[in-house]
Amino acid sequence: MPSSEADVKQGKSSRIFEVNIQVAVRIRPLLPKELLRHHCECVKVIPGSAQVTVNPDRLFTFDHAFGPSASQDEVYRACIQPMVRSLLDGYNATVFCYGETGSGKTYTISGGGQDDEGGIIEHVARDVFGYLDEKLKSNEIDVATVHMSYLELYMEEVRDLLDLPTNQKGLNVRDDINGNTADFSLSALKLKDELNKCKVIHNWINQNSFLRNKTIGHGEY
Ligand SMILES: Nc1ncnc2c1ncn2[C@@H]1O[C@H](COP(=O)(O)OP(=O)(O)OP(=O)(O)O)[C@@H](O)[C@H]1O
Repeated sequence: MPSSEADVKQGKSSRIFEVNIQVAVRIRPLLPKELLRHHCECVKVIPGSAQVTVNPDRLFTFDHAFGPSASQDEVYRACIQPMVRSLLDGYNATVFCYGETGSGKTYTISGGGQDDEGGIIEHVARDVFGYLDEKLKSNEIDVATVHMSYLELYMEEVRDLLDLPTNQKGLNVRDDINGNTADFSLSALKLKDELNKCKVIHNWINQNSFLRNKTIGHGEY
């Protein structure tokens, strides 16, 4: 979609081009302990734009810029939801959070506790099953199979966050005979562990009521 001159002035210039990669910045609010120590914000979003100022003489432009009051829902709808729609049309999509420790990556991806509206993962799960429901109801598709894995790469070690009893153990990334990276979630875990994982997914679905009565794999929950 071509951008107007006003968009360009407001820092939305990257939207002139149709790009497959978008970069968003999110500024988290100061934490109570930071307020107690009289820390102050050094990064600010220019209202109505996708630009931020740092200290305050340096200006940076992104595809999206969210200030401390942005909700999880706002971030999801602007940055992630369009990707989920393309995902169900058969395209690949990747979302990753990058930032120094304490900058809000876990909060954005996984959510921030009981009172929070949920992070990207919860929103994606909700929408994936919602869209699949629509497609099933309109007979666009007969059956839907959803596979899911939840891995963490930390300090060069891969952990399977759905395999809770053994998630301290590092998984190995393996190459097949042609040098392709194998599906390590299948090759590194024994069948017993796979079954264990199914139980964990089952418990997780039961704890997340919005997922109940949805078809996961070939099982009905
Ligand atoms: N947008 C936000 N609104 C309110 N609190 C937030 C927000 N983002 C982060 N926080 C809070 O800031 C703290 C640090 O965030 P978080 O743990 O997500 O950082 P992180 O980048 O994942 O850190 P690490 O790399 O050390 O794991 C947490 O207490 C979190 O609840």
